[in-house]
Amino acid sequence: MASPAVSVVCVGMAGSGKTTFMQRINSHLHSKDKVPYVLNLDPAVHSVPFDSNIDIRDSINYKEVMKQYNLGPNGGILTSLNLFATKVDQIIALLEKRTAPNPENPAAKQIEHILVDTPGQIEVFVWSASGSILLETLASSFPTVIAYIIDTPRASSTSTFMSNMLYACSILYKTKLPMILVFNKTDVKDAEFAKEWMTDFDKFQEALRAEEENGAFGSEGGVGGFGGGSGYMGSLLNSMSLMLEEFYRHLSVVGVSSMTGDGVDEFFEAVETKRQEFERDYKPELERKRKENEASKDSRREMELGKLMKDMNVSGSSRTRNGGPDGPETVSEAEDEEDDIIKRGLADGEDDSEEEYVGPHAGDDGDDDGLSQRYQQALSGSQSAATDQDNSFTRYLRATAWLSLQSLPLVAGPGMIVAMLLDETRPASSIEVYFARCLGFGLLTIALLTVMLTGSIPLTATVAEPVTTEDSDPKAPYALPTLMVTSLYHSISGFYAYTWYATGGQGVFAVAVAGNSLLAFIGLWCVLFASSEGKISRKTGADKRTTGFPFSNTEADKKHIGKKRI
Ligand SMILES: Nc1nc2c(ncn2[C@@H]2O[C@H](COP(=O)(O)OP(=O)(O)OP(=O)(O)O)[C@@H](O)[C@H]2O)c(=O)[nH]1
Repeated sequence: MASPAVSVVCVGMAGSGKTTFMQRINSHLHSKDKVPYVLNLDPAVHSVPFDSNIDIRDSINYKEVMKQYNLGPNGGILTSLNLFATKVDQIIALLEKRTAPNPENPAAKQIEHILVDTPGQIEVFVWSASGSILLETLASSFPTVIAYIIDTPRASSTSTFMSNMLYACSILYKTKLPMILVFNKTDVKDAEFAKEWMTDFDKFQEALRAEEENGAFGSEGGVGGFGGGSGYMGSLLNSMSLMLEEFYRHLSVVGVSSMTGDGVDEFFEAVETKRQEFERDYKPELERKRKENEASKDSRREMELGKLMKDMNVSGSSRTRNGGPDGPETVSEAEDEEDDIIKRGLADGEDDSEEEYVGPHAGDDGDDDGLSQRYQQALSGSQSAATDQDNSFTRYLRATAWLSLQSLPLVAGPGMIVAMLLDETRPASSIEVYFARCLGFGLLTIALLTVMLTGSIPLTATVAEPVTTEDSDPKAPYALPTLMVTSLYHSISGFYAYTWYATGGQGVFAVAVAGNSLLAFIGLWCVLFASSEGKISRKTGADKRTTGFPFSNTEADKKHIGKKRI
């Protein structure tokens, strides 16, 4: 059996080159015909230079979250991640589905790699509850490897190198996942020095001494340091490097240039080594976690919510900022906001679409209660998502039942129907009976087609899943059009019945108006809010009630996405 896809989570300090590295390994895998599955978890990134299959920005508008809850830039990223983490089960289900072998086409290439880009603010991901939830859940389903990206030119002095190593050590300790140290930008500075320092303590001491002698201690590349290497700092660095020896032993180290592509092959060799290590050393723990998760889904959700809320309380301090809670922090942000206000003013009311990103209760106050409610809703929403889709059969059945109800008296007792509609008392003529029965058969046929075309009734044994309106569903092309056409049919029928009622005043037409209008409204409501497209993001499974037609706001989102550098 083919091994499951390995997920590579790229973390690193701001500017270390995570995104460029992601782009490089993504294109490398494409060139090897091993198309990866890509996730972008950075809500504040302006644009990503690669196609991502799941993008946090598709479901969360980071700027809107900041505004809604009066948060600063980091609080905004954290809250966006927290909101996204509430959908983790759906994301993992989607990943499992996409990376599993296709039983109908066993020859099809299986996805071998899941690549994950994380926010530039490393601490927001690594130290937040949502980061842990996302990582833990990912690791409980797939072999997961952390790629810690280091800006090599910036790590060339002993002190910056040591700071980076300590940070990497803390991440390893926090995530408890296999780690690869990726010394990036080797086209600017070769990473050999770092490998030497990690394997040979004497070499590190030598470099430390050289920096002390040159008065370059604490500088990058040995230039312009502050000359404080002697005494306390020097001996501290010495003992730290000794202490880290054990840590170094558990790491794979590769030098890479994301610009030129050097070292990418070695990186994937390291990924394979770490994947095996994961399977060997982490698998038992993984199995235990998976069982635990299944057994305690509800209590786990409670715990996760608690963690998320605690996170928010801690980050609450970022809520009051210069110039009031909504005040911009940088010139570019101020310009952006001004831009937004102008656009909103012009579009007055048209931009309702943005509310989608902060949930169905966007009108809630931007306080902790509102946020707690939002998390609760998001959590329960993700639990009930499958049922919403499963309900499609019932939706269509209602329309079918109504049509059948109308057709039965027309077929079974056409004489009675005609007599009810006649002003005079006489038996129905044969032509009237003929047309009444024709109409009855016509309605029955439409009723049957309505159900068949939605795909709600499995016609072959291979259709094991309930119908959805997802693109991947072979029945999808029929579901929405069928719903639209039947809604239109009920609207027209309702209107026609109304004209009869208005002119003749017969009660039976009033019933027809009510029945048809009700079904037309149900149909319209389903088209707008209840289709998979309108409610659940196809990529993330996130709640997107107003992104479907006619509220589609993909473009508005693109315009209002926050800047990467905050
Ligand atoms: N010379 C060189 N420059 C690189 C390399 N990788 C990235 N860079 C540059 O480093 C800068 C930062 O790269 P990004 O990929 O945006 O870094 P990041 O870690 O995603 O940044 P944040 O998301 O803001 O944390 C850009 O100017 C890149 O062009 C490399 O291998 N060589």
